[in-house]
Amino acid sequence: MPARKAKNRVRAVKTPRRTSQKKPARRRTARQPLVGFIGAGNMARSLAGGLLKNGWARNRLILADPDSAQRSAVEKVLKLKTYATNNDVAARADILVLAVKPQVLRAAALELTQAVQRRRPLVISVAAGVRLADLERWLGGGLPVVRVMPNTAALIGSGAAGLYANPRVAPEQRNQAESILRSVGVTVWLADESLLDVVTAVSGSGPAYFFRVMEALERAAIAGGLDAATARLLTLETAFGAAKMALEGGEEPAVLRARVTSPGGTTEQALGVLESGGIETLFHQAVRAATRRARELAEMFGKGA
Ligand SMILES: NC(=O)C1=CN([C@@H]2O[C@H](COP(=O)(O)OP(=O)(O)OC[C@H]3O[C@@H](n4cnc5c(N)ncnc54)[C@H](OP(=O)(O)O)[C@@H]3O)[C@@H](O)[C@H]2O)C=CC1
Ligand SMILES: O=C(O)[C@@H]1CCC=N1
Repeated sequence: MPARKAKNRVRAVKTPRRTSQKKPARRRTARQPLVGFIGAGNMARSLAGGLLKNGWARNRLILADPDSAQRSAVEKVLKLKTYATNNDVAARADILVLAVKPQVLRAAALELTQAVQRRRPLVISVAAGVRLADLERWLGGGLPVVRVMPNTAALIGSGAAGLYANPRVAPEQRNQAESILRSVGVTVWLADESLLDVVTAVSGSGPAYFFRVMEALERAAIAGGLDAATARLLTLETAFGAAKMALEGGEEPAVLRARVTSPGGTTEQALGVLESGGIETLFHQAVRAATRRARELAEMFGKGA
């Protein structure tokens, strides 16, 4: 298994070093770029919350959302500054994260065109499906844009994100985008933009698949006679233990599975049921369906000048 990328502390924008003959050169902490989120929903909150937990300065994160309930939740829970107007964030942000649903991305981007053409931030879109070419066009062209597919586990620093940049993204900006995402989980740069749709289907939506398995196992445990609290504890700790073993032990999941499966034992019976229920085919179909949906979203919401 490839080694996990070591987590980096967030890298701030480098400021030019000044020297003075009178004063000895003092080490300065470079100011973190101001990261502004357009949309303050699930994904923006997971990323902003994860960044905060990883040492990002509270005054270097701002969010915009027209929904006052979302803004209040962010202000109350994360204690971050929010704005009702997207342009108030776009006028200030060094890095602008577009975290609205694909359905509203075009309208939101068109509204930001003047502000981003004036300020020229690094733009990061986390929207499923919507292509770089469409986004660039809506924003007025010529901007550095990175498409990222993160997941909500960013909130606890265990996210997994795929990234793809347009050619206008300078190496330093690539590092900035990667540093932000890496401070809340692992990152993978993709060779082809279309692979982001597969990443969306695997790790973007993926937490939901594992939660669904947990729900099913927990209910089966209760049906078998365990009380709800015990069923939950055993289910969650088992999921956690299995993921930790697979990540840290350096052995293939199939090898780890074989070690649990005593010949003629209990696991063999359970796995037999899952196999005859078509677990492998089901996951292939699920990932294909989600990938297809990402492509449909691009078709449906990526059109228009
Ligand atoms: N949730 C996830 O696990 C992941 C989501 N993503 C992507 O992240 C993006 C956001 O998803 P998610 O956070 O789940 O969605 P949410 O609906 O939770 O958040 C989107 C937020 O944007 C607000 N909003 C709507 N219109 C605008 C606008 N014009 N300007 C600013 N804000 C607006 C919404 O308000 P209101 O509720 O009033 O509409 C809502 O608060 C999507 O594109 C999705 O594909 C990517 C990876 C994982
Ligand atoms: O379900 C969705 O469309 C978004 C993208 C990946 C996870 N949530």
